[in-house]
Amino acid sequence: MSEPHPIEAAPRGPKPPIPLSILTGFLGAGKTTLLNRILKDPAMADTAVIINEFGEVGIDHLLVDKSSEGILELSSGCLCCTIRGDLINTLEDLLRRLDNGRMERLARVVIETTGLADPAPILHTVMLHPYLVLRYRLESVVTLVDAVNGAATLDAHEEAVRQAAVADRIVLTKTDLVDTDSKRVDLDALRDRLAALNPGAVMLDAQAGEAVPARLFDAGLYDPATKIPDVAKWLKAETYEAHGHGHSHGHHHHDHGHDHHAHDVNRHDDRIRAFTLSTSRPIPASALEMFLDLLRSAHGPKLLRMKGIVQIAEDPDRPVVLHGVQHVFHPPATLPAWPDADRRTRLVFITCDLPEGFVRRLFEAFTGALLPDTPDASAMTDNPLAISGFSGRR
Ligand SMILES: Nc1nc2c(ncn2[C@@H]2O[C@H](COP(=O)(O)OP(=O)(O)OP(=O)(O)O)[C@@H](O)[C@H]2O)c(=O)[nH]1
Repeated sequence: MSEPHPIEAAPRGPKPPIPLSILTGFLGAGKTTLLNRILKDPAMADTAVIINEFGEVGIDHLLVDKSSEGILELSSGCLCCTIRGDLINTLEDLLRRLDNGRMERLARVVIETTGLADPAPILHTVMLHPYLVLRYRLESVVTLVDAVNGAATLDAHEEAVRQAAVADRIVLTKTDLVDTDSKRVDLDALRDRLAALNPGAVMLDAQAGEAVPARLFDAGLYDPATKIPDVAKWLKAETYEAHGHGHSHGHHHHDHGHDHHAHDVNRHDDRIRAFTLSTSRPIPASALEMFLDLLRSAHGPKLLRMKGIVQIAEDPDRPVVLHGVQHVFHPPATLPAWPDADRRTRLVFITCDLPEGFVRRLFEAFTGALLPDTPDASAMTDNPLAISGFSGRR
């Protein structure tokens, strides 16, 4: 097997490590949006993107543009807990492909984490794995912070604080939605807070066109020593846990037969639930609009994240993509066609203190699959707070 090749031209020394970046940011901060944009940049050629999703049914891969070949989806589950092994396998597999010539070039790897990911274990994985550290070089942690929801998110979610604290680059998104003096004052306060949390990070404004590859990446070797002291502490805690102490995996399971999401309740709040609603029945635009209005107006703050792809009864060939982040619903986008053969409506929810059963019953009431004990849709929409305007397509 090992015949010598004395005239082999290529030097066999160690290959230069492949730069690796982590793209993080709380639920709905705009990670996928930013990725879609920068992947079109020639500077991102030969980039492999590893996408991780929180929720039972992966839909992010449907929403990320297919323009790039190198998109790899990790199985459902949260990167920071249950599927760290998957991440290692995926990174190793990339190296194998490169080494045996199935992949010609790999200029960079970007890992997009779920919005709820605690970045420490992910950093730990890529910084301390004995083999991966030889072949990959952690280059930058890019954290997106939503200019509208950012402050409330930092108040309520420790993961968001950690994401901001470990960043090399903090990218403010949605500054276009900051359109009043009082919102501008809030945004200034958010910038100050982020600067205090992470004085070393460069702050970029996505809407000002600052979030370009050259400014997002190439941050040099990641150095936890430049971060506030807590960061080093978190990373140390990971080392401890990785050796089998104090890391109990209490998994909660959902009640409808799926077990795709097994999650560590110690790492994330047990009040948080991720679930998917799906139906093959096309949904009338007005019913969808009422369902969303009711959910948002009555439960907005509990709705950490909603995203989905919907088959509208009036236009079943063109799916509508929805994004909600707390009380903010972004204008829905209509795709020219379904990304694949699966034309079911799929809505992924991440909620805090909002039980799956409640949202499910509401959805079923509006989409026609009425349960015996569910009030009908008209009774539920008799809500003076309802805000209309989901589609403008009625
Ligand atoms: N107005 C505005 N909307 C934005 C901006 N960035 C993202 N959005 C919208 O915010 C919503 C969520 O964006 P995504 O890119 O899906 O967010 P994400 O961080 O990938 O979400 P998760 O994967 O759920 O954590 C979408 O409707 C985007 O169109 C921005 O700078 N301005």
